[in-house]
Amino acid sequence: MTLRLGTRGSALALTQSQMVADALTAATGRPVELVRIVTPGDRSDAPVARLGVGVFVSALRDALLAGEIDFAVHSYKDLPTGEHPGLHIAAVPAREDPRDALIARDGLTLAELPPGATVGTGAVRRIAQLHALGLDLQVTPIRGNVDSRIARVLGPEADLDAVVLARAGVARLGRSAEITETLDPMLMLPAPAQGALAVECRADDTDLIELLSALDHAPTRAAVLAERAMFATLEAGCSAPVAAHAEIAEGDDGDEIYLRGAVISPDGVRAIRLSRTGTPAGAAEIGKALAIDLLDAGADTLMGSTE
Ligand SMILES: NCc1[nH]cc(CCC(=O)O)c1CC(=O)O
Repeated sequence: MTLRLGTRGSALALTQSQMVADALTAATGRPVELVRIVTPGDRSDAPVARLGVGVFVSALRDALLAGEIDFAVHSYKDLPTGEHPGLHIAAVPAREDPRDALIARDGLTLAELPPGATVGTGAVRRIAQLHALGLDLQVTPIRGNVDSRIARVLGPEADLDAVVLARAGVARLGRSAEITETLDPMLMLPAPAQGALAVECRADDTDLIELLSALDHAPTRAAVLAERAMFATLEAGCSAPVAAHAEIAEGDDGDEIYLRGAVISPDGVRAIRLSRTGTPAGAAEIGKALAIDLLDAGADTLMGSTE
């Protein structure tokens, strides 16, 4: 029987969903059809910060719970932290490059942008880290899909010197050649789970969970678990921008996880950066412990604790 994969209608969502559909068919022989779901986030022009991260996700989850679709593919970083009752993340496929990317006019890098250059991004995490560089950049809030953001720099009506985007989204849309600098995590630590996908289905759909597990990539799952555990623990105690990046490397005694985290004041003037290592099996505990380290170091004072 053909499986129904629910997807948003954006070019990025369609591309990601088609990639997962093709991988599933290749691994299991099961045909997959894409079912388009319109989310309130697609209909609104309001800033994502006001709509909340869940807007792109809840319409897909409603369709899943209503049985209109069998599974959904989300950009993992857009998922709210915490388990959703009745649903299960059955696979976390191998992650794309999690770093952020700069697309600037005339092939410029961050260091080559002149003082006062306009750089577009909507994410508080990127805004804070751009300010932290001390380059006198004019950070301009933007939103919209990946193509329209790139058009703000390279399109016929370009009005910005540069934009910062997730490299993964640009790559999936086949536009990596337009990236003028991939930002080192030393300058721009990525968002928790950036570049990763979550393949979700109903928690009681055991046959499908078994089928989808063919797409799971254990190192990516562990890295994302660590990053999001850190994020979830910080959310409770601190409302300042948060960044996280975990890497899995082969050590002498098996695999090691190396998690870096940062909390930055929105104006970029103060930042706390810390890291922890451990085994992938302890990913969630490492994330939680790093969040507590960050809070102990004063993360909550970077913006004031949540009201
Ligand atoms: N916030 C929107 C969003 N959600 C997922 C991606 C693509 C990258 C990814 O899968 O992490 C993007 C675009 C961006 O941040 O530039």
